Amino acid sequence: MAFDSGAVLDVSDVSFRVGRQAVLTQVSLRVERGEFVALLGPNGAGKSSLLRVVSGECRPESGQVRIAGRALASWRRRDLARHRAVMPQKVDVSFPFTAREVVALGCPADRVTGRQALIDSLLSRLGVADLADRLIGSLSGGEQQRVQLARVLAQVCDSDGPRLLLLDECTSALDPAQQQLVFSLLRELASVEGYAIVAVVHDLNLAAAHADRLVMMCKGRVVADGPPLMVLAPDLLRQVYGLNSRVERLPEGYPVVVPLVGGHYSQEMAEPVSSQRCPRIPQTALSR
Ligand SMILES: Nc1ncnc2c1ncn2[C@@H]1O[C@H](COP(=O)(O)OP(=O)(O)OP(=O)(O)O)[C@@H](O)[C@H]1O
Repeated sequence: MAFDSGAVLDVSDVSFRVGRQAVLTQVSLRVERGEFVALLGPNGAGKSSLLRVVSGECRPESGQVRIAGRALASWRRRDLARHRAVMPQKVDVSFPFTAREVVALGCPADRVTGRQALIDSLLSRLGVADLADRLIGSLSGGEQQRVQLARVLAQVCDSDGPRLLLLDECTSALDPAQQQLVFSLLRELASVEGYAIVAVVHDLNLAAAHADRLVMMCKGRVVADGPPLMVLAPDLLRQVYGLNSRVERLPEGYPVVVPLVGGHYSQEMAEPVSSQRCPRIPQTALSR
């Protein structure tokens, strides 16, 4: 199959409603091969809805979603599954499968040779190899989440074309060290193996340390899209989350957000955000 050499994911002017509620309004987002994008925003901002539209679960009212240059609707489901894997926020585990069998569910049906080795290596990369033969329902929340991520990776890791991961809060049940491990793995998959990754995440500092770009959503719109040092500005965080914070640039080169208790709001970015490079926030998006 021939693939477009442009963006792996190209969302253009997508709007989506549930009943009369506008859930997404003219959302655009491009993700290139090798890019790791963190999707941020307060509860109800529309992050999961955007992933549902991009994954084909929900049909937008208007706008277009293209994957590897082809309109989403023109993909055969079987072909798409080889190139794009989705990890939803909640995954049902009410069936008596072992961790190994759960990961096998993600493997393409024609992956016969080396299947067990692939499953073992994915479980190992996620630090849960010793749980392979345990029933999924008997694992802790964080252990289950890492097994589910191994299943998602199994789906696309053999692909000879583009590989797109859509991950909805895939580390929400993990302790800080495991969150680092998973985000380091995602970082590596993007920069070394060329995956395009969109990960919904609430932890601003985790996102800033690992992602190439942060896309901030608020009230169904994208209100900022750029490198972490540009997007994580105290003004934006106050407007979007109502959060008083200080943002510091670490020697490692990425910012860290320090939430401030009480009304002490300060803006002490070592390197100020360029208002020209960081897209302006449409006031209509914030005041709706
Ligand atoms: N099926 C639905 N029926 C009614 N409202 C919905 C439905 N799906 C989404 N919404 C509404 O759309 C808005 C966006 O929801 P969405 O789940 O996309 O937000 P989110 O940014 O992922 O939030 P969170 O961080 O809490 O997971 C919310 O106001 C939500 O109530």
